[in-house]
This record gives sequence, structure tokens and C-alpha cells, in this order.
Amino acid sequence: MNPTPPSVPADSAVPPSPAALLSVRQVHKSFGTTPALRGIDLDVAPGEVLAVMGPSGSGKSTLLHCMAGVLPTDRGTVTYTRPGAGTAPMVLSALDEAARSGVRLREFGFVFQYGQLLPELSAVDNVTIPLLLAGTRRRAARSAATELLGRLGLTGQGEKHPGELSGGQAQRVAIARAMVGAPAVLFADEPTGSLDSLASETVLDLMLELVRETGTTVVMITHDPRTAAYADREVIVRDGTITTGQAVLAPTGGTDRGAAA
Ligand SMILES: Nc1ncnc2c1ncn2[C@@H]1O[C@H](COP(=O)(O)OP(=O)(O)OP(=O)(O)O)[C@@H](O)[C@H]1O
Repeated sequence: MNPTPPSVPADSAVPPSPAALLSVRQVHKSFGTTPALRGIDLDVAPGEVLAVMGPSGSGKSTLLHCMAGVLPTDRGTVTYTRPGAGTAPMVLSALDEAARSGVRLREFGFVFQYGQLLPELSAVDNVTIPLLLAGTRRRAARSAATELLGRLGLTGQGEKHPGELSGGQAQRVAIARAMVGAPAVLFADEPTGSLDSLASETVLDLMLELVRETGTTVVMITHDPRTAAYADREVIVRDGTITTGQAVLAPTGGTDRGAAA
């Protein structure tokens, strides 16, 4: 991979933040004639848990997909700086699909609301998939997957298939699968949206404990204020722009709640 040096988009007043792990500047994205994002500026600090809230259709999932390099942007930049000393920022939005896909595989984990586990595989086999794709040997992959499932409260459940698990257990398997490759960023789109409040609490408690321990940065979409309360910071997207919350890090790299929009 050849990291591209960050550049300042012509229509952005604020350059990408050097303190951010992900720095979004003036991102626009339309589907045909439907504008989904209309000039988003957003930073995510390393190790931060960010909640993205907003009404249905406001652009949250599109934003997450642009930040994660799933979707190309129409305009603006998404700059990603891999954690660790001396790593050069890369303009993710300037990479082609193959290069973005490589970054996603190596650096990012994903959890969605539904349907992300392969029903014909056991829980442990679902979790081993990313490791096997990355070239880990089967025995080591199974051992890592079993340990992580245990860490998420699923000791002894590894041989069950997704259809034999409760919704909360299945989401914990999905989190294990997203986290087993030690991603730098976990992107979660309504990770507990299909669960009742008790199961949701268990899943969030375990997920947050794990990401805090590993220092994983989290970008989490949610409609639920109780879920957003788990985050360090919250922004609200309306009509394709961020209308509430501190979107851009203070120049020192810290949070500056006084600068909230
Ligand atoms: N693949 C697509 N094709 C066409 N329009 C799309 C597509 N994806 C999103 N849109 C449109 O873009 C806008 C933003 O959608 P998006 O899914 O990002 O919103 P959201 O805030 O995540 O909504 P929800 O909370 O309901 O999931 C909406 O008008 C939506 O209809």
C-alpha cells in the first residue's frame, strides 16, 4: 500500500486534523439525484467511541460507509492514520476500490444490526473466517476465536449455529468476528437495534469493555440515546450535515466541548 499524503480539499476551511485517526472533510455523496451527505466535517480521535445519531434517512449509514471506504465519496476527503508512531496519513477516499478493500480487511471491523453471520457455520467457525482469510492457520484461528467468544460471555457456545443462539448471543458472535483480527476501528451500524433493552445492555457492556481494553476506536450509529450514552462523544446528522455535537477536534487534539455547533 502506498499512503497518499493528505491534501486539503479546495472547499474545506479546516484541514484534516493530524490528531485524528479518521478525519472527514467536506464529504458529499449523492445517490442519483438524492443527496445523502452535503459537506460533512468530522474527526474521530484514536481510542475514542463516537456515537452518530440522527433521524432515519439523514445520512448516517452513508457517512459510516464513506468513512470506512465502503463507498467512494463524490467530493471531499476521508483521511485515515493508522495508529502507531510514524505512520503516514492516507487519503482513503482517494484510493480505488481494490485498495480501499485492502484497508478495510486489514484495519477495520464491522458489526451490523442483522444477518451478518453465516447460518451454516458454527459460531466459532464464523469468528475464524477473518483470521483464515488473513492466512492464520486453522488451529491457531480456532483457538483465538474460542478465547474471544469466552471473553464475550459465550464459553461453551462455540459449536452452536447462529439459528440456535439468542439475538444477543448472535450479536456477541458478530462482535467477536469483527474484533478477532484486532482492527484499529470498529464500525457498528445499530449493533443492538434488533435487541431488547436487557440484551442490548449486555452486548454493549461486553463490547465496550473489549474495545476499551484493546484501545479500538469505535464509530457507532444508533437511534437509542441509552446506547449513545456509552460513547465518549455524540454527533447528530440531519439532512446530510452534522448539526449538533463537536464534529472537529480542537487543534490540541483534545475535545473542546465549548466549540460544539
Ligand atoms: N443505495 C442507495 N441508493 C439510493 N439512495 C440511497 C441509497 N442509500 C441511501 N440512500 C438515500 O440516501 C439518504 C441517506 O440514507 P442513509 O441510509 O445514509 O440514512 P440513515 O440516516 O442511515 O437512515 P436509517 O436511520 O433509516 O438507516 C436517504 O435519502 C436514502 O434514501
